[in-house]
Amino acid sequence: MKILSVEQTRTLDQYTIEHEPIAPINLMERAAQAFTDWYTARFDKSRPVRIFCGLGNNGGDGLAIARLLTQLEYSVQTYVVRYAPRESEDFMHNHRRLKLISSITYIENERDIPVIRNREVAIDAILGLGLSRTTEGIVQSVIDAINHSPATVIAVDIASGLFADTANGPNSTIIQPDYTVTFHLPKLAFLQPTLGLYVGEWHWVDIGLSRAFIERTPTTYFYTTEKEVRHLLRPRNRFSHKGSFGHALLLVGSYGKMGAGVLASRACLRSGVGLLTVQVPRCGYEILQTTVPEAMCQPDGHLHILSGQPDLEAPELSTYSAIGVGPGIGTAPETLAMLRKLLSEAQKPMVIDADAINLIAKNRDLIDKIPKNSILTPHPKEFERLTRRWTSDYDKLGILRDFAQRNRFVVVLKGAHTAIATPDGTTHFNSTGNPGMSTGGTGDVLTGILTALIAQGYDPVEAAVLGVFEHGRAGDRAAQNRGQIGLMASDITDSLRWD
Ligand SMILES: NC(=O)C1=CN([C@@H]2O[C@H](COP(=O)(O)OP(=O)(O)OC[C@H]3O[C@@H](n4cnc5c(N)ncnc54)[C@H](OP(=O)(O)O)[C@@H]3O)[C@@H](O)[C@H]2O)[C@@H](O)CC1
Ligand SMILES: Nc1ncnc2c1ncn2[C@@H]1O[C@H](COP(=O)(O)OP(=O)(O)O)[C@@H](O)[C@H]1O
Ligand SMILES: [K+]
Repeated sequence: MKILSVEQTRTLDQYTIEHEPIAPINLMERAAQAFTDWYTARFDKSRPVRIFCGLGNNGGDGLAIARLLTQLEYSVQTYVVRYAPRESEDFMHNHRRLKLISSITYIENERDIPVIRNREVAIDAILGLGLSRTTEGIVQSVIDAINHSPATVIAVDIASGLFADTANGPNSTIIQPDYTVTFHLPKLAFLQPTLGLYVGEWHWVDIGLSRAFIERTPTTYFYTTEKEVRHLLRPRNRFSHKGSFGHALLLVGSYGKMGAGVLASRACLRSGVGLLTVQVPRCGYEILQTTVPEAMCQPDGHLHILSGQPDLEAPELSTYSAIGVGPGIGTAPETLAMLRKLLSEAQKPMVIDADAINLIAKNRDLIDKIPKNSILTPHPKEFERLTRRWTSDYDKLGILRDFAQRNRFVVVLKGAHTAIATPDGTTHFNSTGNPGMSTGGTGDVLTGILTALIAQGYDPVEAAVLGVFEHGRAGDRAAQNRGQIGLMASDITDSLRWD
């Protein structure tokens, strides 16, 4: 699914109005109806509703929602925050219609702000996509009052005061909703870690905006949906054999961190690889052979770390259709030497994670040795070591895009809504996963998954989008079984289902 800019969203509304065609007031009615349907499916009439409206079209939505809920016999009190002398045309239309069936309270100064109580619902329709400057004055006071109230808060389209795709200034006053119900496609702000407080749980409701326009509008930001991912997955041929699905090599583990290697190996096998060889320090040989009997094991000559001096005669690197390196390997000088040699000799895109990334961050000449189109899977701290500290989520997205494009890597920046930046300058945000996955080893599982997909011949960008999505989906299944708190990394592997 595409993520459009505010400007493009405005043009999308306009295009829909002209080409469907539909009168603007009817499009607003559709938006209000979609919100109302969402609301009535979740909240019953026992909870009093206070709707706070601004003077633009977001306020117009709020007035229409007030009318629809009143007609459904919800207990509704409507407020208009009078921060300016002018109102939008569609606001005025809905104002007239609401006036016929209900009273409206005007908020011009702080004395007019009502006390919002527990069990009430506050609907925020003060400002939407038309936000053009930081909130101040009475708007700020109303937002503060809503934020300090014990009510459940629901933002219409976007939280008032939150810019949809640019950074807010420091100390901005922004609604902190429990839910955001949005009409357009997801907004970039909804996917950024530091803005979660201003989004809450977000839901997209379809108001029939022009699909033709969306299809031909260029963007560099995408939100991965299940439908798109289903197209990527390749079905298995009935006459296939283990040679059809590649031979992966994982270089993982060190003394005290063999678990990372086991997690990556098991996830690799659960993700369809034909054959798997795992290179581990000698101390990991029995551990791996016992816990992952499906894998072949290639012990390193060193007892505790990977040194690149194999204990047994090792096959040529070209034997392997994919190589994954990093989980649990540590940063010893011998391991650095091993990584340097590996990167110099590897000819195909690799999967590079964890301590392999940390070693590269400290030895920057290695960046040029990484095969083009390799997948790097840093978490934010690793990515910062690799690049620089950022000033906002949007600054971080810029650094991510430039780093991936300049070096021709696929960079998987992990977290909630993992961002995958590609060599062609696009960024894909993931839609699956949950906070139960914030636990040691879940990243190692991802490395195993991605290595398996590359081994099976998936293009690295497809592998990253598909693998990250399925990793998150397995995490969601695991959370259903165990609850988020009880989830641990191996549950994700056990919950993988590739159909
Ligand atoms: N278009 C459509 O067909 C559809 C639109 N829909 C709905 O419309 C919403 C967008 O509506 P909108 O463009 O009227 O913008 P909105 O945010 O309501 O207010 C703009 C006004 O606020 C003012 N203002 C700005 N910043 C301010 C501040 N900090 N403090 C105080 N004032 C501030 C700004 O002033 P100006 O910048 O012009 O000086 C202007 O007067 C969208 O989010 C969705 O909910 C849906 O119905 C679907 C169909
Ligand atoms: N709140 C969250 N929502 C969704 N996914 C999450 C969340 N927290 C963590 N994850 C996922 O869990 C994984 C954590 O990886 P990482 O930080 O490398 O862990 P480790 O190094 O312990 O293996 C990533 O894939 C990340 O996207
Ligand atoms: K709003």
